[in-house]
Amino acid sequence: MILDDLVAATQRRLTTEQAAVPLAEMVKRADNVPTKDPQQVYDRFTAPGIHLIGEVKKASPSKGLIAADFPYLDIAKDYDQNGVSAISVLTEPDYFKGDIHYLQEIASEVSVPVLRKDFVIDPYMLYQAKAAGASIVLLIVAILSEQQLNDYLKLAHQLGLAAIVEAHDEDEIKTAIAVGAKMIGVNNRNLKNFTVALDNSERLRQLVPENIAFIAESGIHTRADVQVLEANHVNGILIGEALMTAPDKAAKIKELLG
Ligand SMILES: O=C(O)c1ccccc1NCC(=O)[C@H](O)[C@H](O)COP(=O)(O)O
Repeated sequence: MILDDLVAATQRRLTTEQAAVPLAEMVKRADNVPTKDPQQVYDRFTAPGIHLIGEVKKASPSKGLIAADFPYLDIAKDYDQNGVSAISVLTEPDYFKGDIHYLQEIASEVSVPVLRKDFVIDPYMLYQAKAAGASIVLLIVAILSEQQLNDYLKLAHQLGLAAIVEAHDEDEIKTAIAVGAKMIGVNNRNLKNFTVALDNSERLRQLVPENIAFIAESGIHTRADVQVLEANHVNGILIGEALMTAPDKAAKIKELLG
């Protein structure tokens, strides 16, 4: 499955990165960045209404190259000035053509919280996220043990980072709730065949208590898609491709939010 390849590539990347900047140095860099309050992010997403996370995404395993022209900072500023509640930045280089430096630049220039969208498999990546200025990280249930999820969620909170705990099915939702997730993302993309089905979010919404922010991820393209999710009391929507391919991003955000 693609997740196995992504984890293997992340492991190789980590080995190189830790050789260049050892953990102790990365911890120091993270310590030098002011610690935020993750509760502010959670409150932002449980506030009434539906909240859009705009994603800065150059490429993906399912679509290949999405944006040949990729002025990532301008794209993020455009999102920031036009009503998104957070910005997701892909930092995975091998399959998404992302870069942690994109996140660093974006976080220093926008007013909304920035999500490090990557395949976190080691605490080092949480220190890296904080050092780069992220406010949110993604923890994927499918690639972590329950113990790791517990530990990484605690560490994220200690570092002032909110976490979206990502689940794909009922069992993963139960695990996310058991480890104390305050924000759960449901990915509508089937990672075996890349098909997307919004009804994954509709179905799994019922299993998540209202005090936990529920984020629907992937395959959201139109106002009609968003209306279905609103009707199901979804708190947040994570949108990449539909925004990245929209020639007028401000108009697309307006259209999606209605
Ligand atoms: O986007 C992919 O092809 C993909 C493949 C394997 C693992 C994760 C993948 N995407 C990460 C995401 O969660 C999406 O970038 C995000 O939900 C936005 O999705 P979309 O609006 O469909 O671009």
